Amino acid sequence: MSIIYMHQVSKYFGQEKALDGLDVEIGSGEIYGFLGPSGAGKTTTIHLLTGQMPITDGEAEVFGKPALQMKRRENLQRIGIMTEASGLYQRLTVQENLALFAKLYGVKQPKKRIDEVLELTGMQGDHKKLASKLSKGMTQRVLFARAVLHEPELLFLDEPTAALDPASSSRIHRGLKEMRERGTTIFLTTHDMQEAETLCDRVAFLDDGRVQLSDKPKLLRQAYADGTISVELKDGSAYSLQQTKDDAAKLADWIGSGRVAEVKTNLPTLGDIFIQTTGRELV
Ligand SMILES: Nc1ncnc2c1ncn2[C@@H]1O[C@H](COP(=O)(O)OP(=O)(O)OP(=O)(O)O)[C@@H](O)[C@H]1O
Repeated sequence: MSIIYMHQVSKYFGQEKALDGLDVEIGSGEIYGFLGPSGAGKTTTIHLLTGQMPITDGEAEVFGKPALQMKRRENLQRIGIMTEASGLYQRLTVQENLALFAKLYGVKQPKKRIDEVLELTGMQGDHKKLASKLSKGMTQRVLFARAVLHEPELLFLDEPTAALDPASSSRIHRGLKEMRERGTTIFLTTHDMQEAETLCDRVAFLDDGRVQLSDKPKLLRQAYADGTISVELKDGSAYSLQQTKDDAAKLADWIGSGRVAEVKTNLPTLGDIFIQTTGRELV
């Protein structure tokens, strides 16, 4: 059974169409990356799937139930959400914020679990800090800790690493991979192509309110490869070769004379593929 199923979903805000026939299907234990330029409808999709607003048309189901039911308490328990709108209680400390949430969600052994998520996000040393005194990146880490505190089956993350330094990002990535191992399904939006390539099992390109392309990052990159290869010679010079007879002969000659240091197939980045398929930059 699909954990998330969207078929021909449209969403209007007044006269403005934000989503236009969106099709998305996500299986259990997948990390699914939703990529698209600003205003493409990524956050709106999360809002629809978490029952925070109704769809205008089509079908949207989560755990086999209409997405709008996700706001019910028994369903909310099963999902974790981190969006820009998620806020912390500014007058409480990090620890108090997490404890409050743990209580709300009936987390068993809250102290132990809070310690785990503090460690996961590298916030152990800062648990006594007031939320109002946190940096942007720290706030983001606490919001992440809070989203995963009750060990949800399904996690929605809106640009989870946007304000983070590389070390914190890779810590979060490790955490997400561990969660996937335990069967958690993860729906995330990102502008970070590296994140999409290394973390996501599948990515979808959103543009004009619908999915334009969706597949495993590696398969997309291979499918859109232009057939050129990069060759580095031992003297440090580098060349890009086409699939032509002349270039093949040149390469054979270099290999024959022992001059080749490295040969690599040139693969486009996901950003390149996005531009190629939509004519737009992915920013
Ligand atoms: N509550 C709302 N009322 C009116 N219009 C909205 C509302 N929420 C979103 N929109 C519009 O819907 C479109 C999609 O917005 P959305 O926030 O989903 O984009 P996004 O892909 O998440 O962008 P970003 O990467 O900048 O966060 C935009 O044109 C936006 O102005």
